[in-house]
Amino acid sequence: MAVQLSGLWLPNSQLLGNFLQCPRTKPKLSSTTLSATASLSSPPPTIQIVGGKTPSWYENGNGNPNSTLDGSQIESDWVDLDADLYYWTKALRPVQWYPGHIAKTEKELKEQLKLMDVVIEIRDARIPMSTSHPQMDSWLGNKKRILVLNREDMISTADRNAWATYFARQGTKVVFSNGQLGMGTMKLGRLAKVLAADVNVKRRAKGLLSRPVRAGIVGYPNVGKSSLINRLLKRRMCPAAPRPGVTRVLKWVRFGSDLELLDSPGIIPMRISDQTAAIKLAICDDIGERSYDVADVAAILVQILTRIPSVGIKALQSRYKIDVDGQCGKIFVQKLAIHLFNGDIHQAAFRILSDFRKGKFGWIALEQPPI
Ligand SMILES: Nc1nc2c(ncn2[C@@H]2O[C@H](COP(=O)(O)OP(=O)(O)OP(=O)(O)O)[C@@H](O)[C@H]2O)c(=O)[nH]1
Repeated sequence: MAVQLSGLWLPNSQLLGNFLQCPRTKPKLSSTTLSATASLSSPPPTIQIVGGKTPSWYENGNGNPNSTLDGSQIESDWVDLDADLYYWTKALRPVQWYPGHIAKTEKELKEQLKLMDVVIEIRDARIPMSTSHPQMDSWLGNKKRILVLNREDMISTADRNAWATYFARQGTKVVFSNGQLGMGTMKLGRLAKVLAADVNVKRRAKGLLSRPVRAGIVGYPNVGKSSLINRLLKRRMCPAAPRPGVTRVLKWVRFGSDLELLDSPGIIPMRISDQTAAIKLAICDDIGERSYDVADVAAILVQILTRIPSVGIKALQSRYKIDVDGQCGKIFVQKLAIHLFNGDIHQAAFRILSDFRKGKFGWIALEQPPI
């Protein structure tokens, strides 16, 4: 099956809506429009994309990564993908999730902030931007802060290096960690104590006794906050499970004689204005499942994966033994449903999401540092 890919800008939301719905008939293509034509009943169609820029990783024509890509080209391909993602998500029902316990947490966290000597903000290393709370800066003000990119095992070394360089350039302290195995936790504990050391210097100068340094652990749901604390403590002190919204109450726990950690429920904005971020949260399981349509999210994930150099169309085809007819994620999910799940689209969609989350397509970040 021939797949021809080129310019990836989708300037018209109407056409983009059609793109997600995978029209049976081929819409007219303008010089800057991408469209997919595919149907379950008709022979495998060929995507015709006219004009625009060919993503560099498709330049060898078969969807395989091109090992000689230069950095700036990859960066600009990511920009194109982000732009497409913006239009794909525009066609969908907005994803919003703000259960009662998050509203309560937000209020309590603001009160507890006064007690914190240092704040440890945990983000998901696969989506460091989308797991950055838009109000965090204003809440924290000048408070000492450590940024942690957890789930470091779920991204490639190249992704890790790219983010490390990006944050280093910004002068932001960043620790990479693995909440499942404990990598990075000791460093985190040490860093928190060093950063907040002046607290006890000041206390002693006033004739007061030293006290444990207090570090508040904050971040989006399911990014690994409780797991990191449990790993540091080497005990299961905080509830941790593979779904968002497990921690429901704020809880201070003691680590040795000189550090106290606050585990907190995941927080997320009341209104997620950036819907591309919301879809990435859904893909990475960092937002409640009831807030999104699993089939829509899986369809978008397929479209993303076909565009990621280390995955591409071939990886999807060989994993599920079905053809990727162009880039239409929705049709792919439908085909998988027929092929493996008796037509059950929800199960098929869930399988794709779950395979991604388990690293079956390799460990890949869904975000690259801004240029
Ligand atoms: N692969 C991998 N999994 C991790 C890592 N850290 C945590 N997990 C897993 O992610 C899931 C969620 O971890 P939690 O510690 O419950 O996340 P949380 O941020 O406390 O979640 P909330 O309760 O929603 O706030 C668990 O199944 C962990 O085992 C990591 O670094 N790598």
